[in-house]
Amino acid sequence: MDMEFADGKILAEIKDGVGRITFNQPEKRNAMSVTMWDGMAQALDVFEKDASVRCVVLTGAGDKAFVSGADISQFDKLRSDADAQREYSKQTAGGRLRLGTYPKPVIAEIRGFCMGGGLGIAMSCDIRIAAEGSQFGIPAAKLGIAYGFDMVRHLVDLVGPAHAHMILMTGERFDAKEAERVGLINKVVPADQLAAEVTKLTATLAMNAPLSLYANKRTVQAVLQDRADRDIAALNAAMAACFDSEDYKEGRRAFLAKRKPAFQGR
Ligand SMILES: C/C=C/C(=O)SCCNC(=O)CCNC(=O)[C@H](O)C(C)(C)COP(=O)(O)OP(=O)(O)OC[C@H]1O[C@@H](n2cnc3c(N)ncnc32)[C@H](O)[C@@H]1OP(=O)(O)O
Repeated sequence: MDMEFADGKILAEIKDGVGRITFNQPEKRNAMSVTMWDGMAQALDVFEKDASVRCVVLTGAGDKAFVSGADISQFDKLRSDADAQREYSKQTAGGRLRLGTYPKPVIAEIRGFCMGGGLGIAMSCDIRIAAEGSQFGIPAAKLGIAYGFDMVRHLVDLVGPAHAHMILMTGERFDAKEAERVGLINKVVPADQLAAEVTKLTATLAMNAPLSLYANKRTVQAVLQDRADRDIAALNAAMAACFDSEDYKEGRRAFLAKRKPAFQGR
């Protein structure tokens, strides 16, 4: 099933249990405009309601960029309009938070430039796989802006403060091998193997028990949260839902019968 949002700048499709969102503004290296954030949210809404979608992949159109960052051509309008600026920050932070709390795994499939707010999106995903030759960077200090708190937090969580300082202070680009070395991405693969690598990963996730994936994702997120913000009751409920599920019975039965389990997400 193919869908379009944000005047075609967000493409979405569902295939083989995977919901795929493509940032589609290649003439601007897939820079993220305000309407594209809305479009991504709409696509995520569709995928969330569809039980056939077991995981979500985010990627960029073409081979030049995942997302080159926020659409800088919209900055003047945002700067001159305080309400628009507030709304924009709320929208982008909310969009990233949604990826982190989304009830299905979210994978960033990265080709080409992944910069600024684009890297913020990738860091908000659960797993990042990149093609060799991809370029990363946070050029905020080259533009005279500050990088948002939630994105800095992701950065520090992933690479630690020493690499975070280097990345933020220099604003320089670095390649996928360096991104892998510092822990910013999970894996770098030759460009012509990226699609196959992501397909292998999504096939594995699609076979696993959805309630387990969700409970474990939530728990990882909670570990990274401030203690005061942790919703332990919700975590316990997510864990209990696993133990009470049909899928848990199926998992046990399948193990003992030496066959693959067929999970239903309930
Ligand atoms: C809180 C978060 C804030 C942010 O995210 S701020 C934005 C952070 N990102 C950046 O600063 C990156 C800006 N872009 C670049 O540095 C370069 O581009 C790239 C390295 C990504 C690609 O370079 P190359 O392949 O040589 O392409 P090209 O000729 O520079 O770009 C092609 C067209 O794309 C437009 N474009 C690229 N990135 C953005 C962007 N982020 N916002 C708006 N437009 C962008 C350009 O201007 C140009 O346009 P035309 O063809 O009309 O000259």
